[in-house]
Amino acid sequence: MRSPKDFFAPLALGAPAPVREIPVTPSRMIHFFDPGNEKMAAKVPDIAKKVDVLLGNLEDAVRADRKEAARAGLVAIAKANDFGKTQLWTRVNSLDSPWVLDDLITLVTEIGDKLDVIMVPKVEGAQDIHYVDRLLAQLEARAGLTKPLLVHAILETASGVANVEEIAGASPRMQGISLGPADLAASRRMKTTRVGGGHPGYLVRTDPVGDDLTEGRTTYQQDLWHYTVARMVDACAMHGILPYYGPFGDIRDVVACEDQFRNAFLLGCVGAWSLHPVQIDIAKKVFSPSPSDVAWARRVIAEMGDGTGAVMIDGKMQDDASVKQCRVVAELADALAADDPELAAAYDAATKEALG
Ligand SMILES: CC(C)(COP(=O)(O)OP(=O)(O)OC[C@H]1O[C@@H](n2cnc3c(N)ncnc32)[C@H](O)[C@@H]1OP(=O)(O)O)[C@@H](O)C(=O)NCCC(=O)NCCSC(=O)C[C@](C)(O)C(=O)O
Ligand SMILES: [Mg+2]
Repeated sequence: MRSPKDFFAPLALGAPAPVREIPVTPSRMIHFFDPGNEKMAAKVPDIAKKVDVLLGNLEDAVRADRKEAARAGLVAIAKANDFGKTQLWTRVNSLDSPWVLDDLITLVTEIGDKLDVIMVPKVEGAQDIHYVDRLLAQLEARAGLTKPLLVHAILETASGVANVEEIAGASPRMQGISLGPADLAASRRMKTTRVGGGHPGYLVRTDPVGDDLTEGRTTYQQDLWHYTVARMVDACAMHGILPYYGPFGDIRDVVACEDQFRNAFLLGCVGAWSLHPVQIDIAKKVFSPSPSDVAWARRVIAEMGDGTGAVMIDGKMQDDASVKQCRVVAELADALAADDPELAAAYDAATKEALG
């Protein structure tokens, strides 16, 4: 482990100084596209206008014989476009693959100044982040970059989950972590074949009323991902980085997608992945707090004055802790509203009504 005193020192001569705080900009949806797929790539300039993050994916879902095309496509797209406030991320191939070294060398050298975050799949422990950390510093120095690239890990192996706290704190570059439910299910030998989401067989059942074990027993489906998401959220919060739910593979089931995203939002995640254009608005809706929740939060903050003591609002006790909960919601709303006049108007209208 590096000495805490050296933690914020660059890992190569001439590399930019690591950030002390992760920039918290809206990242409600990380929109995945295959930069080597011409149809998808053609849609990117338009999609960029409505997403917080665009991610050029080079790893799984890109065929082995299309890896070079995807890499070259991303370089071309990044050079040809200015996406304004929309961040540009990439997911490189896994560290044990034959492509990752060329992914990193090419992307940092060619478009390192356009990329914000590099997503690293199948991270097993801090050692994987340390490898990427040093290599990025060397490449940044050689490319003359002035802003350090940030790193995002996908939590998709059993050992990654076991080591999630050390992964979250492995480098000042660590920006966040996403759940990767498909690889994680395989790694753990779970028996779901779905990409994220629930499973009807994972349930609890009410007790029998009489002798008949089959009658009148309600079942409730449980969330397969609750434990992992909750652990990931704690690890991220502990290290000042951001947690994300990952992909929801049943593109057609927009209802269950919204539910899965909302569970993650309520547990502390800041965003999710959109794999298809239809999932963009779902993520936007879910990861922007509702106007009524924002109005309530602002009202509690207003009525709590200096934030200490206890008051009753509409029959509910508020105190020093609940005002902090309300600040989380209100601060997120302010950050999102700053770039979105429609959302700002909806929040202000609801607040006006709530405050009378
Ligand atoms: C699901 C698929 C195959 C359906 O693709 P489709 O063409 O069958 O769908 P469609 O409804 O017919 O598409 C309509 C139009 O939208 C376009 N389109 C469609 N999707 C996109 C997109 N994302 N961005 C931009 N444009 C898109 C598509 O090209 C088409 O264009 P057209 O009207 O001109 O013909 C397709 O949407 C797709 O490939 N999406 C990305 C998949 C992906 O990135 N997967 C990897 C992330 S999940 C993962 O890796 C797991 C994880 C974390 O690692 C772990 O849990 O382990
Ligand atoms: Mg995966």
